[in-house]
Amino acid sequence: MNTQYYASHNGQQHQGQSWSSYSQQQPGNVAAGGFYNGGFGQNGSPSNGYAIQQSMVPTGMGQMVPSQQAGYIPPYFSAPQQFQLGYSENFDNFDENGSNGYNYSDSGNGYNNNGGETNGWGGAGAEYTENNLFHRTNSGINFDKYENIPVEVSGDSVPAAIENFSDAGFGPAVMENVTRSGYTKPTPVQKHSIPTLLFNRDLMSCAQTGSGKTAAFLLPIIQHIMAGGPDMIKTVSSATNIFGFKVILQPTFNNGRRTYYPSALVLSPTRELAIQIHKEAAKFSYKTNLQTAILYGGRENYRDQVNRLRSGVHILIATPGRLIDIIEQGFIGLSGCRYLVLDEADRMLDMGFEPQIRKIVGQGMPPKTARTTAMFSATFPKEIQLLAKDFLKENYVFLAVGRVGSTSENIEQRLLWVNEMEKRQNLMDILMNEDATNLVLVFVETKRGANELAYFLNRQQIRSVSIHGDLKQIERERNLEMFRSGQFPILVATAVAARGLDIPNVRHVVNYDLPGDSDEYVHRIGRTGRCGNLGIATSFFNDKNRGIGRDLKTLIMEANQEVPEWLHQVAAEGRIGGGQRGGNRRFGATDYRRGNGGGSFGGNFNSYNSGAASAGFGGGSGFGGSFGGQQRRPFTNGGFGAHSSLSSTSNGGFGGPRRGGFNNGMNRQNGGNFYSNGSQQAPIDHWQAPRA
Ligand SMILES: Nc1ncnc2c1ncn2[C@@H]1O[C@H](COP(=O)(O)OP(=O)(O)OP(=O)(O)O)[C@@H](O)[C@H]1O
Repeated sequence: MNTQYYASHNGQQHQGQSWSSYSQQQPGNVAAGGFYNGGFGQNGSPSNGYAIQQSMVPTGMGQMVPSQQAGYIPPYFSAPQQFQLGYSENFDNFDENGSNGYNYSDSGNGYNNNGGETNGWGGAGAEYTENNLFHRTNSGINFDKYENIPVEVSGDSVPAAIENFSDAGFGPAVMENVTRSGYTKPTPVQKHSIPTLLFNRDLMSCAQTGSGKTAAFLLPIIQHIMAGGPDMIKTVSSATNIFGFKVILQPTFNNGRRTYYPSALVLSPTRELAIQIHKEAAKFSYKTNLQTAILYGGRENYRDQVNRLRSGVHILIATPGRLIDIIEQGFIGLSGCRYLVLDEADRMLDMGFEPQIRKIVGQGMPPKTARTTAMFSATFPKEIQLLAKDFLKENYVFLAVGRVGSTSENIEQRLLWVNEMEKRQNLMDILMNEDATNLVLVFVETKRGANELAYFLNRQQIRSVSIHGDLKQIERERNLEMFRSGQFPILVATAVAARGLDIPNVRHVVNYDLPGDSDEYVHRIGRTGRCGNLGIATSFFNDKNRGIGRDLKTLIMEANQEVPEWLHQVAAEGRIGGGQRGGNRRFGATDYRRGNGGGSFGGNFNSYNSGAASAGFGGGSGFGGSFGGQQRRPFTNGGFGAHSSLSSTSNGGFGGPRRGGFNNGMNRQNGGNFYSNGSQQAPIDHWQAPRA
């Protein structure tokens, strides 16, 4: 068998190189585990070997850490280790049922996206180069409009927001990496989250998709670890963390196994998102001695990931199942973990993951009083917020940029009534009209559906790949990378790709099958219209989707977009709070501490839409609707209890003083939501009015 190396090549330029020629590379030149993008031209042969060449030279190895840590070199960084993992696996029957597009490369040019950059899969062992870490900034024309989104912050003594990255007090290395990333100005979620975490306050942070949440937690954590210097590695006998809790960070030997103690743990619900966060962590810690590692599921990469730990780990990014496994194997200990981040936190705490999160937190991690815990998502239903407080210190800061669970106005939402039998044709019509350079992400409900649709598209000469949970991990990563590179511009995905993925050229998301849940919808369409760029989301709606109709109408109106006539009808027929999970508790899910309403939708969207008012978003209780009819801009007056009390004539409604939540808020039924008086509600510590 002709062994071929999928690996990132150490910074050399190999534009357009074919797979077979790349296979001539000597292993010694190859750096760890990424995916060299000159390949795949030889596609499709089941006998293609797969081998990962490991070279354990951690990023920044041997470089001094910047000023705060002058003179400090963590002991386990002292010498680069070189070894070869020797892992190899056959791609037998790679294309399980002919639908993944892997065999489809009609050009023979192979998988080669952009002239020599190593876009690697980024999984464990990936060796990033400056080129592939720091792309041009991809912020779009609406980036500055983020400033206009209203911000709600609540909690005691909330640290003041920063205006510029330079206000954060980052050390020079972190600051340089911010600059290298092309970030000139923090987004609102960054302005508030960064100082909050720098002050070691626990945080529940909610901001729209694509608005920069990843940097909002990574930058302060990296800064903390950099600034912590030698204290960050003292052993349990001598070190206490800032909360007075004993910590351990140096590797120890247990039963012949070396156990590593990360300072920070970031948990992600999906493997691909973990890979992405890991790459971001490598980016922001570039040219420092800070070590990042990743643990995520998939049989193929187990050894690779464990071996990678040998270079030490300050920040560990992981999916829960694999992390538990590795903890049980004794390779990771959490007693030194002072920073815990749940990205996509509402997903991490829903029924699927919650037991695993509890297990992880219970595995020797410092108690919540002795660590900083942060949760980030674009959606945060009230019951999940209630659950979340088990993991957060009582005085955590709650941040909402825009209404929790709202969609970005950068996404043009289109809803088409399409019967099941007509979906393929409608999709074809959309794709035919799409610019060839645009990437299109198509969501379907089932794994089989993903395979079948990708197969169908390929038969129609539309190059597409799929991603779903039945693929091998290596196939998932490869397909995603082929999509990202533009080689296969259509990705047919199940929910596995719904959250977090940041792929710059995705201009169109198609909900071929709508989800049953509006939060899922918000995340899915959020794969486009990111970072101030514009995007389109088209959803096929038919009788099967009636349950989500009302929620969709709300979301579309809230984004100031046109609602199809038939949707008004569907929404009027639909029960309040449609959707599979029942109870429309996500609308109005602001900081639940500020209200205890019933959570159903109580808003008067007619007036909201009419521009008579905007206000709105009642406490823990549901979308409060429009009151007092002032301006069109949400929150400007009525939002979150400010002004406009009692002026609502109908549904929902609240109001109350600008500070203090909804104490005096009007309560009306219709949506079934009552705002209790605010006696036990936390005050709003500072309210930031939107800028004109
Ligand atoms: N301050 C900034 N300036 C320019 N670009 C930024 C800035 N902050 C983040 N970005 C870019 O914006 C994009 C989206 O960021 P990110 O993936 O962190 O969004 P998110 O809020 O986590 O989205 P999601 O809710 O989908 O997970 C990324 O490409 C990131 O590099």
